[in-house]
Amino acid sequence: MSKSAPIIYTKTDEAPALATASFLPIVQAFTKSSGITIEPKDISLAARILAAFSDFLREDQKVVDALAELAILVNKPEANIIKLPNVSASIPQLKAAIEELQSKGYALPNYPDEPQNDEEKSIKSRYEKIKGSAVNPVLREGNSDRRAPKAVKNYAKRNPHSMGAWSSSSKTHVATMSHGDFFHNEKSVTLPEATSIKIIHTDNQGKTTALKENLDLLKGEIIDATVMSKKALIEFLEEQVIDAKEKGVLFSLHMKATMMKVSDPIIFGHAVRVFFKNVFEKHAAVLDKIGVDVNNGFGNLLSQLDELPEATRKEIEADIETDLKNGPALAMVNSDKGITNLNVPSDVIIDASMPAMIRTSGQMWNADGKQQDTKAVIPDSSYAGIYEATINFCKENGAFDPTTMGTVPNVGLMAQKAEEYGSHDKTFEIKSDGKVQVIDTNGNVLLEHNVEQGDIWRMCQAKDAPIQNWIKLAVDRAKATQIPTVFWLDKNRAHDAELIKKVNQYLPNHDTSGLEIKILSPEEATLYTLKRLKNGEDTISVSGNVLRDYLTDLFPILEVGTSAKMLSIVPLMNGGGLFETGAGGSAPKHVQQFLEENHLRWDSLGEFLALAVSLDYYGNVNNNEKAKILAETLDDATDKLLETSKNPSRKVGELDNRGSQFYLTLYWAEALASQTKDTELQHHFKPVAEDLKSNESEIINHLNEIQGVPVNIDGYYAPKESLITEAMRPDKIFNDILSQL
Ligand SMILES: NC(=O)C1=CN([C@@H]2O[C@H](COP(=O)(O)OP(=O)(O)OC[C@H]3O[C@@H](n4cnc5c(N)ncnc54)[C@H](OP(=O)(O)O)[C@@H]3O)[C@@H](O)[C@H]2O)C=CC1
Ligand SMILES: O=C(O)CCC(=O)C(=O)O
Ligand SMILES: [Mg+2]
Repeated sequence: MSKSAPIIYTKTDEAPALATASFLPIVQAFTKSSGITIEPKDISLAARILAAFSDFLREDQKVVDALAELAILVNKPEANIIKLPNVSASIPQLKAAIEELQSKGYALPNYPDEPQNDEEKSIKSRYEKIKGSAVNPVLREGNSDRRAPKAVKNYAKRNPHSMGAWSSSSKTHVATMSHGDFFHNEKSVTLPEATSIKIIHTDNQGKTTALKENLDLLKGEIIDATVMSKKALIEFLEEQVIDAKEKGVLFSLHMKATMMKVSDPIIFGHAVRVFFKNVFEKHAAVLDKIGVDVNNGFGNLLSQLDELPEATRKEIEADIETDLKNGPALAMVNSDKGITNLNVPSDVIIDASMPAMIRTSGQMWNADGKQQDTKAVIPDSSYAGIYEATINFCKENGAFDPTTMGTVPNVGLMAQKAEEYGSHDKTFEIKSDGKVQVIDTNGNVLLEHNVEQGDIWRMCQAKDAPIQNWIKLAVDRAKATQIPTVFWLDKNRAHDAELIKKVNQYLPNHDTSGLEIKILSPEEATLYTLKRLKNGEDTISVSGNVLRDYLTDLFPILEVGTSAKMLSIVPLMNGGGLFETGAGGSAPKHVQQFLEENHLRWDSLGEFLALAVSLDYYGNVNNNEKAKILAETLDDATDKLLETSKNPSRKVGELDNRGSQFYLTLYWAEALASQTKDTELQHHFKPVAEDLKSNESEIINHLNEIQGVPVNIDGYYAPKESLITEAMRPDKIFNDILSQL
């Protein structure tokens, strides 16, 4: 047998990284005898920082740039990558990670907020590449197929998660802009030929500045550009603050400052300044002098107050209190610690935060730690309507019932940095009034906007090949499932209108006979889908990149309680496979609980599901029958894990991630020992299955008994490996059994 390419298993951050410390050795033990190599690649935030600043480090501290290696691999047919969620760092997180690494002896430069010279500028630009969502867009060289496997749906039907009741008198609502935002200002064209463009700003005196040059575009590519008016945004935010106060609801802001790392922090900053208007008006000079930048959240102001003379600090603190008292109540992230929705832009991320609110009766937490109706401020109106429609639906019909509701799989356009999620290098905060134009090599103006100082202008791209691939994937899924399939596209929106032309052009290339395929605007699609969902009927959503992200948290969270239980496949355009584990994030709250009481409530179901598809894919590509059997038996083990409710509990002293992984291991070994297709595997796993079974209660008792005390892993972003291993693999009997393999 010639040596096959390995399966790559990413090491990431926070809860998934902890879970990996326990699960990866299990996977390596189980696959070894079948000639499969599972190769870890560290793409954690800490590793990415170290890789980017190698030249600052001692020889023995240098690490390889694993993300750069994977960026090459994803374009090769042999790619087989299991991708766990990673931190998309906001600036406060990035700074915390740098500080932790510095304290561990890495001579990294500080993050220069306001670079003073060329060297600092270069350091900042190196950090910018690590900031925000810097991993997923690089690896996602394919479109996205996310769905809840049948076993997961069935489990939720038998064991429904809690669903907060909805009242028709709920005051919760979405507030979004009616003019001047990205949605209303969008313009779009499809390129008839390949070209190269530049983006030029011209001020009112006629002075031109190139914002971007030499951007090559392909034939058939859709480009769009739009602008968020600063004036309109501030006016809107001011109205919402007043309205929230009048209605007696919490004020909450829902953005994607991690993924939309250029535009959304700017919008976040405006919201903070509007909310704390008096503080910023009265103390503008002082706050400016100490370099307060609330694009990184209100927490940035709080953390810098210490630099001020006591009298000034006290005065500002008093004014903050006044603004808080006079304004509407703010939604809280952690009311015990006084952390508000406006403190850190990465604490409330729209894809997870809106569904969590909808699942909780449309309420968020107030300063007293009590639930309260909420105004959800989502400034840009491109997608806010889907949440508004969902909230209205819940007010009319009550909460969804997980025991009877249907399911909504998603096929998402994602490849090659499609749409808004690839727009960061073409997003600009406008320096002066004038116009911005997109101009091709022949001097044709393709798109143009009048702009004012402070506006946010951006351009997005969606290439033809990924779009064709996305349409094919949608038809494939519709055929495989025979479920009605809806393209969520708005003919009244410039970009979507171009995309609809392509859907109409390329759909006839496929045999769609007998399939129900529609195109509906996001609001119409929401209503159509929700009605069916309530009736227990399934509907495939086919969406652009942002809605892919939003819908694959919204529906899973309502249907199965968390998007961690999703199967999340990215068939890569050049032939390989990227298997994401779940559709959610890295669950910082889980780490907090783990450190406090040695209980990790992270559910590794997403990892189990992804590994099974990865092994099956490996088996097919490499003609490795053993890999296919490992995949089948792993799926059987996962089904049994669900049937026997061996997922982690949320409570200390009960089964946690480690115990749940023990059961997966036991069931997997038993399934391998009882299959008869491959006797070698059968004999190999029989003694292991027996040993695991006979030691089950001892191992589980031990894993439960050690809980209830704090754990030290020496760090957050770069914890000490040996301490993580000790914490995540604490049971000697279990470890010894695995080492027999
Ligand atoms: N694919 C990726 O790489 C993604 C990365 N992220 C990153 O993750 C971080 C956190 O993002 P956030 O928006 O808070 O979203 P998360 O998905 O991490 O968390 C939201 C909540 O979902 C629940 N949850 C998520 N995963 C699991 C799991 N495996 N088992 C059990 N419960 C789970 C938890 O609920 P509870 O606390 O009630 O248990 C958690 O608090 C950010 O840095 C973000 O950028 C976010 C999305 C995707
Ligand atoms: O990459 C990120 O920052 C988040 C990704 C995400 O939320 C998703 O793909 O669902
Ligand atoms: Mg998401």
